[in-house]
Amino acid sequence: MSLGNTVLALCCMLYLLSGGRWSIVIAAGTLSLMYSKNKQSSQVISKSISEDKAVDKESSKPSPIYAVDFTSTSFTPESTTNIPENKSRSVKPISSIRSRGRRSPKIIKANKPITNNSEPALTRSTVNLLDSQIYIFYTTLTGSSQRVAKALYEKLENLPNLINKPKLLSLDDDVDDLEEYFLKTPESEKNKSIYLLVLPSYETDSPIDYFLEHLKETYQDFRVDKYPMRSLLGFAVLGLGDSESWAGDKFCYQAKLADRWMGKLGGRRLYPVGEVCMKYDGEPKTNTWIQNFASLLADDEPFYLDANDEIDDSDYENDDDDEDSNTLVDVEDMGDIIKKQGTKGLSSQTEVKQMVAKDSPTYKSLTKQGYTIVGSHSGVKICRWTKSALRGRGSCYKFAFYGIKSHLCMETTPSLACSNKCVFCWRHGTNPVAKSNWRWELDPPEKVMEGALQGHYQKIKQMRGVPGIQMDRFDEAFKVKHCALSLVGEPIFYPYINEFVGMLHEQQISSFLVCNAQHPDQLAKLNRVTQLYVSIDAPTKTDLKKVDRPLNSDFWDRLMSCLDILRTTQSHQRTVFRLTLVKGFNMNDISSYADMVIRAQPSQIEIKGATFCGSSNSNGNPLTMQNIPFYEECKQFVISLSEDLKSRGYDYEIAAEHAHSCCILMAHKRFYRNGKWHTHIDYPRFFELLESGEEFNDVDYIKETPEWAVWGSEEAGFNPVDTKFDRKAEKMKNRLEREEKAKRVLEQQKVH
Ligand SMILES: Cc1cc2nc3c(=O)[nH]c(=O)nc-3n(C[C@H](O)[C@H](O)[C@H](O)COP(=O)(O)O)c2cc1C
Ligand code: SF4
Repeated sequence: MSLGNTVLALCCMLYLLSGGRWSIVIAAGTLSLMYSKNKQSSQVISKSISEDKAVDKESSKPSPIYAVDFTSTSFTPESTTNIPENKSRSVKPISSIRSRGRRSPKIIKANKPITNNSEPALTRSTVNLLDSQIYIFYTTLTGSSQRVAKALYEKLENLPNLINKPKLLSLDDDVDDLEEYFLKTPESEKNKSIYLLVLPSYETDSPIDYFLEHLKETYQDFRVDKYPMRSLLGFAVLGLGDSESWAGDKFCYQAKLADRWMGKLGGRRLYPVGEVCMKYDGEPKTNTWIQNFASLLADDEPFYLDANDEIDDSDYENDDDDEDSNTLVDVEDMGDIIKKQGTKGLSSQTEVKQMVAKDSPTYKSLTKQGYTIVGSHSGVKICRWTKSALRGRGSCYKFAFYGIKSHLCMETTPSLACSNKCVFCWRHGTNPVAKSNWRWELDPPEKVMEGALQGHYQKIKQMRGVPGIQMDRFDEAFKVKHCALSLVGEPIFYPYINEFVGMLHEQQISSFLVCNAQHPDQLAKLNRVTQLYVSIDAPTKTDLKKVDRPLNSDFWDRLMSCLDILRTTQSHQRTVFRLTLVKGFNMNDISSYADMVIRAQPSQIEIKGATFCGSSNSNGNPLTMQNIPFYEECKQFVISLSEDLKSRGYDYEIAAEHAHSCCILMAHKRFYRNGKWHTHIDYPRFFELLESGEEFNDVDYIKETPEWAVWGSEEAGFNPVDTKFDRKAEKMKNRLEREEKAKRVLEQQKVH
């Protein structure tokens, strides 16, 4: 029976078993299971944001059909689906399933690939291994896997008869989308590619967890080919670990898992997984593995290719599995099945880890940068502006634009993990990542709040000996008034973000929350904050992929959903677009930025030139100083954006600037009252409105912008009280004045 016939037969069987209540709809990449149930007991299982109107064909009226759109990126459940627990039920043999009268929602799992079930045999591969295209993938936290991967690359590169030069790719920095290689495989080299993976193991959370999760999800995702690695010529994994500290099962456990998942995904294992203790055996042993693998490629001896081997791997499957892969499975059994699949022999992968454990390289790296790690997933840091303000010098642009004194502001994040790997973020390589699911231990909001304040105050205390600290500001700093939920990571990812923000407000601390526009569901559910930012890092899909390197393949749809949410569900908030300009990455195509403004209609737009945060070599960050725009270039950008919007009838104008931070603020004209800009915030009024329980919007708690911060003012955002202390600011101010004078002279010369 062909695959198509098999699916058809299963559909018919499903239909009959369900008493005619089930239908399966496959359309434009959306697979929906539809189940029409007794009207009285109708409960909406879920709903796609597009509100696919399922219409009962017979009556032509909307029918009580529940569409489960598994591709939706912006699905917000109206109620939680309760999958009844049935612990006694395990996956039954197909015969017993067929004889059962009552059926509930079904899921069709993918069939095994059609194999000839032949005995394993000595097989010569159809392609000469030396004709293959070899990809060497690695991931590293402390550098040894990168070194070993390079040694492997150099060895293979110099093999005399290898036709194609191998490709060396870091999974963290060179592979933006894992699906490109580990769901699809390189099309032009179909059946010719060999994947070699050099992987360390980390008991603590690391990007390897994310990679393994991707392999596992691919295997469990019934929408996609379950065996995509079949189209490779083969694969092999070289694992690095430490057998002294992580003996037994834990030794090289993630390399072993990767080897298993690659096999389960249909890949042919060309060589046994290497398990090297870097403490005792080190590079001599990795070199032996490399040498042996190179010999295998060169002598082209036939080797065992057992098509059934990886799938029926008895170490990892028990007998039930043979049955379940070809049977219909109750939805209520799915939880058990997934749990079972997730833990079988792969138990260490599913254990819940801490996001940033104390002994992890990420912890070391963050603390070295001055972060205090709060609990296991939050962080707090005082920025240089807080120090500057404590010394009676300037505050950051937030003082110029919104009236926030830097020494009263705490910068924190309740989630150091994020779903992007932005080029201007220094963290990739060691940063905890996840697409959209929280997969770590979770700290309660009280603990995050207490820890963040404690960490912040401790850092302030440490400033007491610094020359120039002003006593009154030092005292004031022990009563935080503002909280910037930005720093690094993605605050909205934290499942208790609303509770956390509520706690801030209870203590009369204002909340500025910055999110990366990748989590529409969480954004839609966010409660009131003082100012809600969405980062807009590029104007087009291609550019966004280049700049943010998002983990979610539907990143653009997610961003678009977030824009719609700002205009609709969250339109009562004071919303701000944050643009970080990176030369050569995202400064063209101004009219596409204008399109986005029109789509979201934010209250204000904050445009900031990127700042340089380290060399490209140390952290995989590809930015150099050439990518950092001058203030003049940022000004030109903003002027063009404002002209574009005005030409289309949208009332946004340039309101304020802070030249020192290379930062400019545009605002909707409703913030211009009585001939003056009102971009500042009346914080006591905000809390008054919040406590009143009344509805209010972005212009109900505004305050006048000071003259020195207004766009085009002589001070260009330098507070005259502070600038006299700030030599750098003073220098910048003088430079701007000189530039301005030179411009005037040139203009006069033109006139004459
Ligand atoms: C926090 C931490 C956790 C580790 N966990 C394991 C482990 O579970 N199993 C293991 O075999 N090795 C473990 N190791 C050892 C590393 O895998 C080993 O040092 C490896 O060479 C590091 O590779 P890298 O330099 O490419 O990051 C751990 C090391 C650290 C620092
Ligand atoms: S969204 Fe923020 S934390 Fe995440 S990668 Fe980008 S800059 Fe870094």
